[in-house]
Amino acid sequence: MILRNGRVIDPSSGIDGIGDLRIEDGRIAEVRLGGGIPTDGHFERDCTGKVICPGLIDIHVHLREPGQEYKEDLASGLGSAAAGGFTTVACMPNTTPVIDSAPIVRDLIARAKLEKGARIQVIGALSKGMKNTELAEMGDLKAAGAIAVSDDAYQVQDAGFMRKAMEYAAMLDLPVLAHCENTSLSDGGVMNEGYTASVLGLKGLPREAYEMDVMRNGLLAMMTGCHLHVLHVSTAREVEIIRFLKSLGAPVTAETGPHYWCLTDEACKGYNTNAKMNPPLRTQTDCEAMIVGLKDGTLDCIATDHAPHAAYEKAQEFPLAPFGIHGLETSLALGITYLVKPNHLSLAALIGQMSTAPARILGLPGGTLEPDSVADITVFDPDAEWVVEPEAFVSKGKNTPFGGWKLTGKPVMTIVGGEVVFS
Ligand SMILES: NC(=O)N[C@@H](CC(=O)O)C(=O)O
Repeated sequence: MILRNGRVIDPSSGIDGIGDLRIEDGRIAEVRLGGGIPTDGHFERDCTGKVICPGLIDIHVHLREPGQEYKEDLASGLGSAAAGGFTTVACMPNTTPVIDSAPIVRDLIARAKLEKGARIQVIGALSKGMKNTELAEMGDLKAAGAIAVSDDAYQVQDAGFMRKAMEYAAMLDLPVLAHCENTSLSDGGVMNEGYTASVLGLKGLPREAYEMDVMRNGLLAMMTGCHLHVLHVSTAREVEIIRFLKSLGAPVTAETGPHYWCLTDEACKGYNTNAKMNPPLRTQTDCEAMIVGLKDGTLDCIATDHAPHAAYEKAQEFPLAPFGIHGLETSLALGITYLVKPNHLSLAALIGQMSTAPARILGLPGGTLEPDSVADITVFDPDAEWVVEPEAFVSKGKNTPFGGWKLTGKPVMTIVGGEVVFS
């Protein structure tokens, strides 16, 4: 297939220009700026006015299989990813049962191949049952295809246990994706601790509970040599701490998600449970710090923490509703609308943090248009204006705070291994 006359942007090689891209046998055969690749009987797709870039990669999603299929399943989750322009997503292990053994990893990988959508990468659990008392068999998990391990949602509280887990993961060259939260301090809060929480009469989640564990886990990463990836950074001081840890040479990478630069805790007013997630929305100062962190590279990539929940679960009163929001089908547009259009990031930088960087962080294929690379490609319209309609999401998870928002930027075609999985 030939993608014709699009704006080819490849952060891995610095390419940014109008041209053609030819796909052969599932791989990228040629990129020719200025165009002119002969048709030679290929299928052609006119990409005039569109951007052609390496397939987007989201290294932090919850696909809810096994055991929580009422929230999302492989078909809806991988389809949602493709509709959002993603060609690979890495799924978290906080499922039922937890993804803590090789058979579950193998089953997910095998069944994902049967779905028309993004590729799956599986993140295993740090501990059996995510109970943080007994290490999971990380060697088996890796042999079965797991590409990292995580404590997301059941964060490790004991520094000694986290040290052991990191030593073991480091031995196996598995990154540890950590949800940094000291729960003795966050202590069952339901939104950011601050003025709005007081007005709403809701128990707060103090920022310090997260910041102290970023520091703890960063020090453990230096101690053990384990690659620590800090999940869902939400506060300005977390960015400062990560900047400090990096200055000490700590093997640390970090991500933030669109809600942390687009929304503050005021979105919780009216007890809006679609604005409830963990870590919680913070303040305008924190939003600005996320943008600075992305601009200067302290924050290495963008990840959505796509956390679908059933409507009836979110219909409960605020303290009882589960944490988490939909992320996959709004992420690219929220980046274009609130990072690129206001000139915080170039389009190439945004694509870098949504594709090239995530691939690099977890050592995944993709994130590049270099010839002979896998033909995982996203084509999007950078100027398309649309209104977010949650009911139109491919995902089962309609739990978004962005319903009704007018955004710019929309995926038009997602290609995985040379096959069009969304158009
Ligand atoms: N991030 C979220 O707000 N929710 C996540 C996991 C979690 O609760 O940390 C989920 O799995 O729903």
